[in-house]
Amino acid sequence: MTVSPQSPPTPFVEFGREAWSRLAATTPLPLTSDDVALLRGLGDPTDLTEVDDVYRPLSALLQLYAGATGALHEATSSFLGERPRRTPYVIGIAGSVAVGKSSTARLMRELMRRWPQTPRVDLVTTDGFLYPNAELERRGLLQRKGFPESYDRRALLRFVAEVKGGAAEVSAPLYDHVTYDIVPERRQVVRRPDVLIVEGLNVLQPARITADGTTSIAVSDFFDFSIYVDARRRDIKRWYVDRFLKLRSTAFSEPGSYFRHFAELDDAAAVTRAEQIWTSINERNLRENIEPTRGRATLVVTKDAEHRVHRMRLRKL
Ligand SMILES: Nc1ncnc2c1ncn2[C@@H]1O[C@H](COP(=O)(O)OP(=O)(O)O)[C@@H](O)[C@H]1O
Ligand SMILES: CC(C)(COP(=O)(O)O)[C@@H](O)C(=O)NCCC(=O)O
Repeated sequence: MTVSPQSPPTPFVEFGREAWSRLAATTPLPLTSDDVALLRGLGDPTDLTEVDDVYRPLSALLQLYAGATGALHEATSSFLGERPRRTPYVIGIAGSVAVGKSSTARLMRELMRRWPQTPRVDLVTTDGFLYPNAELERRGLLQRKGFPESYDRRALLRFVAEVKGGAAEVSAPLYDHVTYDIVPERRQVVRRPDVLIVEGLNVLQPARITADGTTSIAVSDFFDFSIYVDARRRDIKRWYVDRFLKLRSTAFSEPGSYFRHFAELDDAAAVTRAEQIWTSINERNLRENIEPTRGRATLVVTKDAEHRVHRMRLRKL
């Protein structure tokens, strides 16, 4: 714990980029040319030096945590006289829209798959638990997509609890960014993975207080580890607008795209539209709901304006 007369006590230890990347020197499993090809093939935008300096030590740290948690779980079962039952190690990844949660989650999945015994790592995004557009409209929430109340929180909680509880097969609904809606006929099936990554804007929301004054349970109660991906708001806004501009020639132009009218916008009009959506929905959600959960994470990863991680804050106590 860092205690000084100037600063309040904190359960976090902080690493600058240099100190963190030095850990890579003592971290096994350096990237091979096959890994490099795999990551490139997946279209991951992360620079490979960044993968090696930042994400590889992070994967090693998680391996340490997952191993120790598994051992504690086994010892506890033995103490209680129960048959030990393997449960997945569950990692939550939170942060703003466009901060790079999906990229971080996909990259961590690939790195964790390289652990000894090649564990099965599944990745679930919480957008599948958004209410369908028709339901959002009925509730007057179409302009609040991504806010906590736009999700079927009970279904998400049940899903994570069942996976963590070791259920043989659990399924999650799927969201389609092209149609901007839930896909009614498809689901993602999760079959007892070794590691489950749950990625979404609101995964670190605390439990709500119910009408009778008792505190319910939150998805984060089932997390073994959580990561908050952080950056300056003005950088995230730029990433959001840049991504929006790129989507004009890809997802927005696809048949059935909810945003097909955006595909025709010229640069200036597209920037204006993206900034409007950013300010009225995503930035508001960031300020009101997402940023306040940052201190609940086990690890806060802070990026500079170029997506380079320059600070890691790890909860040690
Ligand atoms: N490490 C990175 N290096 C470079 N670009 C990145 C990195 N991570 C994300 N991006 C880019 O930033 C944008 C937002 O990332 P994304 O993973 O889609 O965010 P989120 O899932 O939080 O909405 C995308 O355009 C993505 O390509
Ligand atoms: C689908 C999202 C709510 C993200 O969901 P998540 O997987 O983080 O739960 C978000 O990407 C989104 O579409 N927000 C609505 C405003 C917008 O169109 O940017």
